[in-house]
Amino acid sequence: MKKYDAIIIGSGQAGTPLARRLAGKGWKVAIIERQYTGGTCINYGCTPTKAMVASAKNAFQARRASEYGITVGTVSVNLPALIARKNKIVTDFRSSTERSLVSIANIELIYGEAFFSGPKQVTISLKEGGKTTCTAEYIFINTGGRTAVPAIEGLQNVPYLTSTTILDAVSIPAHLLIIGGSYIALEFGQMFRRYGSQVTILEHSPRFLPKEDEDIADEMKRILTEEGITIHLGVAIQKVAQDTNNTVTITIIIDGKEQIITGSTLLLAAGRVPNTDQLQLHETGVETDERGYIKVNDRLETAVPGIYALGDVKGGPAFTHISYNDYLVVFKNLVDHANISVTKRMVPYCMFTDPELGRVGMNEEEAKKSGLNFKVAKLPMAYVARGVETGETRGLMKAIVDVDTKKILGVGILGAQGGELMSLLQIAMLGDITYEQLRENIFSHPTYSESINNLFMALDNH
Ligand SMILES: Cc1cc2nc3c(=O)[nH]c(=O)nc-3n(C[C@H](O)[C@H](O)[C@H](O)COP(=O)(O)OP(=O)(O)OC[C@H]3O[C@@H](n4cnc5c(N)ncnc54)[C@H](O)[C@@H]3O)c2cc1C
Ligand SMILES: NC(=O)c1ccc[n+]([C@@H]2O[C@H](COP(=O)([O-])OP(=O)(O)OC[C@H]3O[C@@H](n4cnc5c(N)ncnc54)[C@H](O)[C@@H]3O)[C@@H](O)[C@H]2O)c1
Repeated sequence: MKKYDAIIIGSGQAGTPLARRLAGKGWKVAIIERQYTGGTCINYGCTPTKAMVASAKNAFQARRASEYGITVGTVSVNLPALIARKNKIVTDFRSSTERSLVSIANIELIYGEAFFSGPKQVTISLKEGGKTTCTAEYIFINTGGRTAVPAIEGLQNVPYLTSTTILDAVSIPAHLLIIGGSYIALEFGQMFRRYGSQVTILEHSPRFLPKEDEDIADEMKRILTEEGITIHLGVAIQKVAQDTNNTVTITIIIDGKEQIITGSTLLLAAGRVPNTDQLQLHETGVETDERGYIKVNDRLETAVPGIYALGDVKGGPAFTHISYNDYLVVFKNLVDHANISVTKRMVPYCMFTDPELGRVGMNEEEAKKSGLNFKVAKLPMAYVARGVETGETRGLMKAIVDVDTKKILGVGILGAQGGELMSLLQIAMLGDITYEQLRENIFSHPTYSESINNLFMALDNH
C-alpha cells in the first residue's frame, strides 16, 4: 500500500491550494479527484455562472441602449455562442488548475472516486479502471456538495435541470419554473429572463431572502419583478407532473389555497447536499450531522485526529472564499503552528444578481438583537452621482455603525459594484477605521466609492 504524508480527497477550493502548499513544504501529497480539477467553483459554480451573468448583463444593456442615446438593431441571444464563451473560460481555468498540480514534484494527482477503507486508509476506484489503496497520517476531505433533490411527489417522472445541467442548456426555455428562491434561483432566474425566458420562482419561505434586512430584500424583489420575473413566496409544493405536450405542471398551496403553475422547464434550486454518502466514513469514525455534513471543531478537525474536512462538505457558509480560507486555517495551524479558529472570521458574500448584493457583518435585524447602541446609515443608489451618470440607480447602500466606538458593524450594498463597495468597507472594518473617518475621507470623484462620504453623512440626519 502506497504511503503519503497527506491524502486530499477532492480538488476543490481548499484541497488544491492545500496540496500545493504542503508539497512546497516537502510533504508527499496525493490529491484525488473524481471528475475535474477545481471542483464546483470552476466547473459548475462561480466561474460558469458569472460568465453567463455577464452575457445576460450585455443583453440587458443592449436593450437599454436607447436610454443612453445609442441605437442598436434587434437584440437576440445566441445561446450556443454564449455557452461556448463560458466553456472556454471554464476549461482554461480547469487546465491551469490541473497544470498547477501536476507541475509540482511532490504531488500525485489521481483521477478516481475515493472512499475510506480503514481508519487512515483510502481506496480509489481509478478513472482509468482498477482500484488502488493508500494511507497517510493526514487526510483532508474536500468533497463539496451537489444539488439537493427535494422529496416532491412526481419529481422522479419529470425531467428537471440543476445548476449544473442548465449550464449546457441547448435552448432558451420558454418558461423556466424554479423551485427555491435564493442564490441559485435568483442568479439563474434573472440570467434566463434576460436571455428571453419567462421565469417563475417558487420559494418556500414566506419572506423573500429571510437572511437579509427587509428593505434590502424588498428592493431586490422589486428589481426582479420589474424585469418581469414572477416570485411566489410561502409556497408549499404538492406535486409536479409533465403532460404529453411536455408542459410542466406544479401544484402549490399558498395561503391555504391550491394553485396550478405551468411552464416549459423545471430548475431545482432548493439547496445542496454534501458529498459524504459515498465516502464510507463509518470506516474511520468521522462523524456527520443529521444532514450528512461532516462535524468538525473550530480548526476543522473531525472526530478523528489527523482527518480534516474543508469547504462545503463541513456545512456552514458555502462559498469559495470560505473554502479557500479553510485551507489557510488548516495549513497555518498544522504547518506554521498557528492558533487560528474559524469561529470569529468575517464571512462576506455577494449575490451576483444585477445589481449585485454585497454583504458583510451584522445586518440591522441582527444589530437589534445584539443589544448594541447602533445607528443605520442608508443611501439610495439613485443619490449616487456615478450611478446616475452610468444609468445604474437601482438599489440602496446600507451600513450599521456602533454609536459608541464609531466602528462599522456591518454593510449591505445592493447596487452597481455592490460587491466591490462592500469589500472596501470590509477593509475599513478590518482596520477599525471609523465611519467618521470615512465620512470625511477624500475619495476620487466621481467613483462609486465616493458615495461612502454621503452614506455616512446620512447618519447626521438621524
Ligand atoms: C451554481 C453555483 C454558483 C456558485 N456561485 C458562487 C459564487 O459566485 N461565489 C461563491 O463564493 N460561491 C459560489 N458557489 C459556491 C461555491 O461553488 C462552493 O462553495 C465552492 O465551490 C466549495 O468548494 P469546496 O472546496 O467545498 O468543494 P468543491 O469545489 O465542490 O470540490 C469538491 C471536489 O471533490 C470532488 N469529489 C467529491 N467526492 C469525491 C470522491 N469521493 N473522490 C474524489 N473526488 C471527489 C468533486 O468532483 C469536486 O471536484 C456557487 C455554487 C454553485 C452550485
Ligand atoms: N453568489 C454566490 O456566492 C452563490 C451563488 C450560487 C450558489 N451559492 C451557494 O450555493 C448554495 C446553494 O444555493 P441555493 O440557492 O440552491 O440554496 P440555498 O440553500 O441558499 O437556498 C435554497 C432555497 O430553496 C428554498 N427551498 C428549499 N426547499 C424548497 C421547496 N421544496 N420548495 C420551495 N422552496 C424550497 C429554501 O427556502 C431556500 O430559500 C448556497 O448555500 C450558496 O452559498 C453561492
